[in-house]
Amino acid sequence: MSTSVTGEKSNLREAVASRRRARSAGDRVLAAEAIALHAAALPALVRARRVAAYLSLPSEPGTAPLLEMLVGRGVEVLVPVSRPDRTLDWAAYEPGAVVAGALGVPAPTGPTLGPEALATCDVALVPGLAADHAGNRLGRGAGYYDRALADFTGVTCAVVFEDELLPHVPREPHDQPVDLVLTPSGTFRPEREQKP
Ligand SMILES: Nc1nc2c(c(=O)[nH]1)N(C=O)[C@@H](CNc1ccc(C(=O)N[C@@H](CCC(=O)O)C(=O)O)cc1)CN2
Ligand SMILES: Nc1ncnc2c1ncn2[C@@H]1O[C@H](COP(=O)(O)OP(=O)(O)OP(=O)(O)O)[C@@H](O)[C@H]1O
Repeated sequence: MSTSVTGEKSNLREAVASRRRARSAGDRVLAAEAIALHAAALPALVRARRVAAYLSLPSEPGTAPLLEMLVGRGVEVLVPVSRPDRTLDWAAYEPGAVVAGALGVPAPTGPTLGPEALATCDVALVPGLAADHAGNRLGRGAGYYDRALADFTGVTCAVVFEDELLPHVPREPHDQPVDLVLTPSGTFRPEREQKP
C-alpha cells in the first residue's frame, strides 16, 4: 500500500465532504430527482430484474426517488447491511421498513440474505465520494464495497454529485472500478473495457 495514495485519498475525502456539507436542501432534492430521471433511462437498469442499491445518508446524492422508480417498475431492490468484519450483508428493500442503523446509515428491518445475495443482482448501485473518467471510485475508506465488488460480475454504477466526477481519482490495486457513473447531470460511461 502506498502511503502517498492513501494520503491523497483522505485529502480528497475531506474536500468532498466539505463541499457536500455546503449544499442547500433545495439542491439536494433536485439532485435526487435528476438522478432518478437519468437512472430511469439507463439501459442496464431498464433490463434489470434485481438491483443492489443503498439507502442514502443525508450528505449523499439522495436515492429515495431512484428506489421508488425501481420498486414502481417491479424491480427487486436489495440494500446493504454493514457487518462488523467490514463485509456487506443484504436485505430486500421494503418502502417504510427502514430504521437508523450502524454508522449513521439507514438500515432495512427485514431478514438478511447473506453477502452472497449480491451475486444475484444484475446491477449494483454504489455510493461514492468521487469517481473519475476511468471508472475509479473513491469510497468512505472502509473497503466495504471494494471487498463486496471484487467478484461481482454484474454492471456496477457509482452515484455521485456532478462536481465529484473528476479527471483523476487516486487508485490502489484493490480498488474496484465501476462501469458507469450516475450524476444529476447524466450518466457517464468510463473509458474501460465494458462487460458484455
Ligand atoms: N448510504 C450508504 N450506505 C452504505 C455505505 C455508504 O457509503 N453510504 N457504505 C459504504 O461503505 C457502507 C457503510 N459504511 C460506512 C462507512 C463509514 C460511514 C461514515 O463515515 N459515516 C459518517 C457520516 C458520513 C456523512 O454523513 O457524510 C459518520 O458516521 O459520521 C458510513 C457508512 C454500507 N452502506
Ligand atoms: N478485497 C479486499 N480484501 C481485503 N481488504 C480490502 C479489499 N479491498 C479493500 N480492502 C481494504 O480496505 C481498506 C479501505 O480501502 P479504500 O480506502 O480503497 O476504501 P474505499 O474504496 O474508499 O471504501 P469502500 O470500498 O467501502 O467504498 C484498505 O485498507 C484496503 O486494504
